[in-house]
Amino acid sequence: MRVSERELEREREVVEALYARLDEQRDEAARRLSKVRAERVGGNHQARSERDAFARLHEDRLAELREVDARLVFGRLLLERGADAGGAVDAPSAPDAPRAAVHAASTAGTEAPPAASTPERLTRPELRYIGRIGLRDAEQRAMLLDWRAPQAAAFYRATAAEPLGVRARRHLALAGRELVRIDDEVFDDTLLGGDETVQGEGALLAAITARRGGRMRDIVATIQGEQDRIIRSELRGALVVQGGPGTGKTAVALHRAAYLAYANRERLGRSGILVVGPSDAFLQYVEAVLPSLGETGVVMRSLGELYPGVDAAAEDPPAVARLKGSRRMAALLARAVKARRIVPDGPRTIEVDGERLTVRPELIRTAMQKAERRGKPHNVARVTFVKHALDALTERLAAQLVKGGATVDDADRKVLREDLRTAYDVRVLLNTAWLPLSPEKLLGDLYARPAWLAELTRDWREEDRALLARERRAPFTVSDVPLLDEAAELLGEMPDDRQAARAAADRAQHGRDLEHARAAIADAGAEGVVDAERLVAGFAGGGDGRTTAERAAADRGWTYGHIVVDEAQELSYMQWRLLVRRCPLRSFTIVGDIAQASSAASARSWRQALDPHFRQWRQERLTVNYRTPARITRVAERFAAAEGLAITPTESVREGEHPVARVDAAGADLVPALLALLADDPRADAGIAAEEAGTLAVIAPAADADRVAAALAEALGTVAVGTVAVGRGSAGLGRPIAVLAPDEAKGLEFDEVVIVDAARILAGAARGVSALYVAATRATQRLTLLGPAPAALAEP
Ligand SMILES: Nc1ncnc2c1ncn2[C@@H]1O[C@H](COP(=O)(O)OP(=O)(O)OP(=O)(O)O)[C@@H](O)[C@H]1O
Repeated sequence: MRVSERELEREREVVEALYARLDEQRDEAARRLSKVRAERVGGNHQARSERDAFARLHEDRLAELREVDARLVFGRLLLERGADAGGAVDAPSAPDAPRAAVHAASTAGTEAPPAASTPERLTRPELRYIGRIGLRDAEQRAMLLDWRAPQAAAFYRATAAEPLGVRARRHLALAGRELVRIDDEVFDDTLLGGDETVQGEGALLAAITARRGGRMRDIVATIQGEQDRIIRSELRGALVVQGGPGTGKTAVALHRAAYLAYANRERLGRSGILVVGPSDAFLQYVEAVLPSLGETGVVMRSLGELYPGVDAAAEDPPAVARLKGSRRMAALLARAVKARRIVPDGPRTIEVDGERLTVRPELIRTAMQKAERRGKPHNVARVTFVKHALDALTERLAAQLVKGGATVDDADRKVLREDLRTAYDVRVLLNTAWLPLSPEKLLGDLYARPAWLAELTRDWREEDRALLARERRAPFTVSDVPLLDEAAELLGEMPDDRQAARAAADRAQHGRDLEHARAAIADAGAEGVVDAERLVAGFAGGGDGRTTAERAAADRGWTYGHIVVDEAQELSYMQWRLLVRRCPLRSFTIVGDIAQASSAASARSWRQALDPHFRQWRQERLTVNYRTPARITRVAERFAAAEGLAITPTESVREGEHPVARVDAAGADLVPALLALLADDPRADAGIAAEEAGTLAVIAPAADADRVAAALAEALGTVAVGTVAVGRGSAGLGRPIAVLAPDEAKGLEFDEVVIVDAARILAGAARGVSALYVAATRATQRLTLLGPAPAALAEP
């Protein structure tokens, strides 16, 4: 049954009214911004800083309102009167959702123009429109409900079996600001036949068959019930989401981050949320999702970026990565730090102002023991060591002088102590015993001084030690990042580490700023309009203009309120250790698929990965595959079974049109065969955009990917004016054709995938079966195997 024109027309009026309201809110924010900018605040620094803070706030608000423009509204519920889900449309109350309050308050008490009249539909209690943000009309009546509000959950969860008070659910499909299609699902039979009972083409199917453009899109309009339950699961504790490829784990993880930020704004606004992904390419792929959901304050980092100051992209060879990721390294680092505290092997003679003094090892040992007793990190405990050593040396020197006939009173002792403190010999003595160390220096020494490493690792095999050998100046790798962090934890701040000191001072200042901001907001009568956290972000003085997210990202000692880990199956023991330090409360969302683990240091089960770090965790499963057509899924799962890889089978939502294709070629013929395959592909045309042509990934063995990309680029003559058709690695995202190694394809998806030399991928990688399984499950439409491929990887 097709939707009637009349019905479409009525909904168009609603959509128009909602956009009109959005525009009003934007104008309002712009007006407030220019008003604040024009304010004369005199020379008072505090006042200026507050004015700047308010200005930034309005700028942010404007930016946010712009981000939600596309598909502002996407759903409508028709509710039973008086049903639970059908209560008055409302957003959660402040302070947990100040953004809703911003809408409410932004028109109050200002000279905003009269709002466009609200269509009657928007005020009917049995109708509830759902969108990216909440909106209210000028009379404070709810017009649009934020998808994260509790009352919106029924939109995602109602089923025919369990309608939750919903009589019908409607999806509104917009192109730009125009309503183009309506899809209805009716749960109440009595509605059938009426004007509002039309069944349309499934919004979900439309979303999942849509062409991909190289960037992940949000799924806010079509979140499924099982996904919604995970998204809204409580903040506390560690939640593991296990699911096969394409089941929406990444999508769910990102929507959960947006939901948690909304539902716990007060708490998480202060501490922040960290989203961790496997690589830069992956983060680039997903980076647009959170802003499109109205969330700009989440910190996103790859595993190579979790130690401030180091941006590691290079991976170690598998054996090295496995060793560096292992528990053994934590113990080694602890031993290395301890080994840098050295009691002299015999008496040392030092000279202080012409006086020679013999220092016995016991004096140093005793000072060391006293300093170590409190269990402080190396650099911090060193201060105590130096204090005790100087006290003891002063006593020894005084005793020697008295013995020589001098008298030494308290004032003299002070002078002696100062002489000792500044004496060159003493500095050498104490530094040799206990040197302040940076994490970079410690790790660099371990790698570059084989003799020292051998001393520390007597129970290791020689070949393991050899794996760590590295030139001192070689850049740090992704697997070094958690080791640097571990070392930083053991060492503590360097005495002259200004950055760390500033970060600590900053944290303290932040607390004071928050108090100040609350007072400023109360003074300005802006309670509910502005939240203190955002205002602090704008303080030019103590807050230095950085948001919580920026501040957190730069501070190694920052602890987040929640951490979302995607592709979590890849993490090593040492990487988990680092993450738990960043969130000691252990509030985590951990999504991944153990069967897809292909990094050398990854675990074989969630228990193995998590039990050492989490006392308890809860697990959810996702089983419906929204990406891969069943024809491809069956092939990939058959292959996994043949290779003995334990996978979580998925149920594809569609059968797919294209069989998995095979093209014969081998050796030197592989690249020419690939060129022939792509010769007629519209995507090979330089000048066409990915959004127009759709995307294709060529997944080749890691060792061949560069060569294949170069050959393709040359043959297609793609460095043309305008768009370049082919890109290698992350540079390929957003281009019509991307050439990737299997590892780089992790978490991504493309309309079409061509796997080059699958047999070599299987044989070559550390976990070749997983690598090939990942590669085979990236396509949304079509999969082609070019060259040698295992027999099981084909339709029976
Ligand atoms: N409810 C939904 N509505 C529309 N599209 C969806 C839905 N859930 C998932 N998808 C789409 O399915 C595809 C796969 O999702 P996603 O990348 O999150 O899966 P994944 O489980 O992380 O996969 P992998 O393990 O292979 O990385 C994406 O295009 C995503 O937008």
